[in-house]
Amino acid sequence: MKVGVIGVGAVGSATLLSLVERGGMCREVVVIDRDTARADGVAADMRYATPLSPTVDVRSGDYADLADAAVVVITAGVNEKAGGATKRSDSHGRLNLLKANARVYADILPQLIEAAPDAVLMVVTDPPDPLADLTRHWVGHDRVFSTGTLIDSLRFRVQLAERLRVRPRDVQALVVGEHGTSEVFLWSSAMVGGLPVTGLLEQDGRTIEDVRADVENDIRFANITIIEGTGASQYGIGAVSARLVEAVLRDERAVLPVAAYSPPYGTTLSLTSVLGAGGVQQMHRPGMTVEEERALDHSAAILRDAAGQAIALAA
Ligand SMILES: NC(=O)c1ccc[n+]([C@@H]2O[C@H](COP(=O)([O-])OP(=O)(O)OC[C@H]3O[C@@H](n4cnc5c(N)ncnc54)[C@H](O)[C@@H]3O)[C@@H](O)[C@H]2O)c1
Repeated sequence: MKVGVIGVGAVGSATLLSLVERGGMCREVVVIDRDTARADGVAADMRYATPLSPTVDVRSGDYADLADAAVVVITAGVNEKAGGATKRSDSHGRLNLLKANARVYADILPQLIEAAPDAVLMVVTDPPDPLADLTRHWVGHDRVFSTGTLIDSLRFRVQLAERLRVRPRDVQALVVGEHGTSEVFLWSSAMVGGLPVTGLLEQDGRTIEDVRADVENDIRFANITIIEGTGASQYGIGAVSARLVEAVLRDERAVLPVAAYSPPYGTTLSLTSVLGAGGVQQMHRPGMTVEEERALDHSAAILRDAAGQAIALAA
């Protein structure tokens, strides 16, 4: 199985490292970057680590080398730091990168669809949900999804686990909607070992309202906190991207909050999605309170508008 990674800056390199380290899921990885010297350098660096992993060939290439790729991961584009999207007070957040990155996608997509018409396409570039909508519009098929709110849901689990003094793996909690400032935290269905988080907090003499603002703020702006330290958020999303490639290649039917086009919402957003061969196979609305449903409708409206803009910008 062949996997392509387009864009090997901070996120693409971390994705490549996780793909190789996770091991065994693909036989070949081709990396492409507008900066061909960078693609050559990253591929060479990783190639020398492959004897430590299950057999995988890593090489740089051009679009023609994506022929027969099963999955192509797109991380190319401007990041939050370079694109001036690092102000916590700016409610547009990652949507500020839409204009620049819709243009990057207008460059990439015609070449990609010609080279790999049958591949599943995974969008990582920010803002991922409207760019996935743009990609779906451009390539004319539904094998397109974005990493969506899986990274935010993992962050939610880590934050809850810390406050409840349990391991994050045992927390079930979802963030849905936009991977961005309008994302919706589903506190009502957050559970630990079958027990609602609300009840566990109450046993500690706390309510959700005591922790909600801190938890949501930490997660909504986790990218900015990371960027303030390192310049780019990369390792978490690299691990997420490799895990999602694995779920597709193995037709796992894994239930994960990733984003695909939802006809009822008329846009690409994260719900409870089933990921396997061909990309997202099913999407379900998780159980929500009336307030959570309203917040999700609001997030969907923002994404519909952004997707329309992305399609117009890339035309
Ligand atoms: N979905 C998520 O959760 C998530 C998380 C972190 C970062 N991101 C986003 O991922 C993207 C990449 O971030 P980064 O930190 O790796 O940026 P980066 O600047 O380190 O790397 C971007 C790479 O894209 C390449 N590139 C740009 N235009 C190209 C084109 N037309 N064709 C081929 N390659 C091209 C550049 O040469 C560069 O190597 C950004 O949009 C960032 O905001 C998304």
